[in-house]
Amino acid sequence: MTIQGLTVALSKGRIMDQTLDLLREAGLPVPQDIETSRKLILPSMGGEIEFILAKPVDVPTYVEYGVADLGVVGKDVLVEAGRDLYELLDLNIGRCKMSVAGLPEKPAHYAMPRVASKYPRIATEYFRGRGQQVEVIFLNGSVELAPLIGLAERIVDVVETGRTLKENGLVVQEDIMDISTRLVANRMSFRLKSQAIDEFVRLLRPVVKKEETV
Ligand SMILES: Nc1ncnc2c1ncn2[C@@H]1O[C@H](COP(=O)(O)OP(=O)(O)OP(=O)(O)O)[C@@H](O)[C@H]1O
Ligand SMILES: O=P(O)(O)OC[C@H]1O[C@H](OP(=O)(O)OP(=O)(O)O)[C@H](O)[C@@H]1O
Repeated sequence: MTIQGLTVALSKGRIMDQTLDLLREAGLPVPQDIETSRKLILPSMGGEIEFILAKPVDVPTYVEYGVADLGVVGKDVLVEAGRDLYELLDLNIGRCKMSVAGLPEKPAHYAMPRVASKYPRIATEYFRGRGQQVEVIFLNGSVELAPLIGLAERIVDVVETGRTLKENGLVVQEDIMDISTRLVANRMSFRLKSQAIDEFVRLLRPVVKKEETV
């Protein structure tokens, strides 16, 4: 079996190093200069496959449109994107939680409470599911600022160590879901390149660590 002909979109940033460790441990032909190069498309060492280095939030888009057969991306990004992809493997890295947080003291009761988040779809669905009407305000980052400066009473964001919340005087109020990094596939590629994708997964599966904790 061979992995020939696959294009794999990797998330740049926080999960990149651990992703490359896993791929290398699996014996996949990761280009040697992938960490240092400024190239965004890198052929594997033997030229069998191609890696695309993308912003995490764009990975589901590349995979849904089929310009990448496979993608490596956080569950948070996947759920928020709501794209039509196959989820093949939980890589068990980049573990954190999606949580609701706010100031410890009970905020004043507003007619329409405000929630700031980089994940507006997840936040909207969560509060809708609980029958709570809220106004969700989209922010691109530093979401913890919102309750401190009176933009919103609560936030929905990822929490890993809890340090950012703690240092800003915020506390977790509810956990929404566990997050980890996933391997996803384009639906058409999954059928047309099934042998190569099966082989990719077969190599990767045994090196996925089970014992990591948040
Ligand atoms: N403490 C954490 N904060 C954010 N994401 C985390 C954390 N721990 C693990 N992750 C996971 O890592 C993924 C990538 O995080 P990273 O910060 O690189 O991306 P990003 O938030 O899209 O960054 P940027 O907007 O700067 O490109 C997240 O989608 C999430 O699944
Ligand atoms: O629980 P912790 O270990 O403190 O990690 C959680 C923090 O990390 C992420 O921020 P990031 O550094 O990606 O910056 P951002 O706020 O600009 O997204 C996330 O948005 C939280 O702020």
